[in-house]
Amino acid sequence: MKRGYGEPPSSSYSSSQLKRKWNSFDESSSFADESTRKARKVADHYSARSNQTLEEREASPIIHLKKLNNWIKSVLIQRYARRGDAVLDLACGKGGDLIKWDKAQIGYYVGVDIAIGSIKDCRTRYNGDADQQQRRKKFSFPARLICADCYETHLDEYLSDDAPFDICSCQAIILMFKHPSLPYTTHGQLKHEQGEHWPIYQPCFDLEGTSLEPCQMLMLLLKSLEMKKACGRSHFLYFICAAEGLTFGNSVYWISFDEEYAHKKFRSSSPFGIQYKFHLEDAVDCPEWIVPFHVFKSLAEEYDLKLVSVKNSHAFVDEFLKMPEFTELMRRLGALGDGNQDRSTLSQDEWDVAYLYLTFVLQKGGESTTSKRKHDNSNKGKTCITEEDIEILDGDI
Ligand SMILES: C[S@@+](CC[C@H](N)C(=O)[O-])C[C@H]1O[C@@H](n2cnc3c(N)ncnc32)[C@H](O)[C@@H]1O
Repeated sequence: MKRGYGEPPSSSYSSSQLKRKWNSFDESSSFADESTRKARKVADHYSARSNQTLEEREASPIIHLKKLNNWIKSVLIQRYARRGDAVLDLACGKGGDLIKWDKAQIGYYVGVDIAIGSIKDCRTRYNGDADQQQRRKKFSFPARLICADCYETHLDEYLSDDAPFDICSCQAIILMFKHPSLPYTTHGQLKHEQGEHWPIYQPCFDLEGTSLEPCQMLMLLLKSLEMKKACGRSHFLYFICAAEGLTFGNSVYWISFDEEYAHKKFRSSSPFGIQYKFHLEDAVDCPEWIVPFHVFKSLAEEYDLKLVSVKNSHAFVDEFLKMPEFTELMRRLGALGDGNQDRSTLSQDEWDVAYLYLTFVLQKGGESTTSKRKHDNSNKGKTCITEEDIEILDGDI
């Protein structure tokens, strides 16, 4: 394995009206119930995660992996964000990327997350009173914070007054493929029910993000189960395994598939809803869903979003660590030590987890839209967000 060196749109809706208006599913259906239950589980998990002190953070068993992930996100943002950009941060969490966006001098920020606890922390961080130890200047861009399930809420309609956005960042694509009832072959249905958000953010739209690499995960699954044979065709993936068990991992993570997948067949005719449980020490303990990347890519293409880059984290490090500006950034973030006295670096197990992550960039029309960008971000968002300013699109979550 390779290793590197060492004012929201005027709206008078109440929360429950919003819920009725923007939530895309009929809540009486068992499908919606199940979906909501899973979403709530994820929301509860992230909401319950408290802010760590610097000392607690440094003591994390995956501190170097966290720093590496921050470096990867910073590189992506530095490469693709432009001064004045309007940014939609789907699954923004506690606003861990706010500083990165600020450095890129963006013009406007909308953060959406399902976990109300995280959105509140994001608000505190945005307002500049997040951590006592590192009190920072206020951010230079206005913002808006929304608590919603971004995969089941009509954000396209809700945010239409804010469109177009220049960049959508989503670090949670793994939570997008959870609906088992959306067969890939019924494109019309998909467009209607699942992909509808995307086109509204025209004409300038880049989407960047990271997701767990499904192929790598499947390969690991195959490896850990000592598969005898694995073969794939474009429309049908068929895996035969010899060993018992559906769990694999190392000292910092484990992934577990249910008995439902004991047959190890993942049909391309039903690529949604392939659930596994992902546990990452000091970070994640949630259900997630495989993202068959070719499906994701085809879906994106239907919306004129072309995949311009897709890299697993190892390849990403390999490519960008050579660039002096990013070498220096890595040194400062310290994922691989500081190159001098600090020789601490990623453990092999952390590096192996990094291998599971995939970074991708989609671009509208497949070309840079930088020159076409024109925005009026004035009168958008606020520069100091009160708790009442947080927009809640689903009061239940
Ligand atoms: C791995 S964290 C990423 C947080 C942030 N983007 C970052 O990089 O620091 C994943 C986030 O996705 C959020 N999330 C999960 N499911 C979601 C959904 N359906 N809609 C909106 N946010 C969701 C979680 O609450 C959590 O904050």
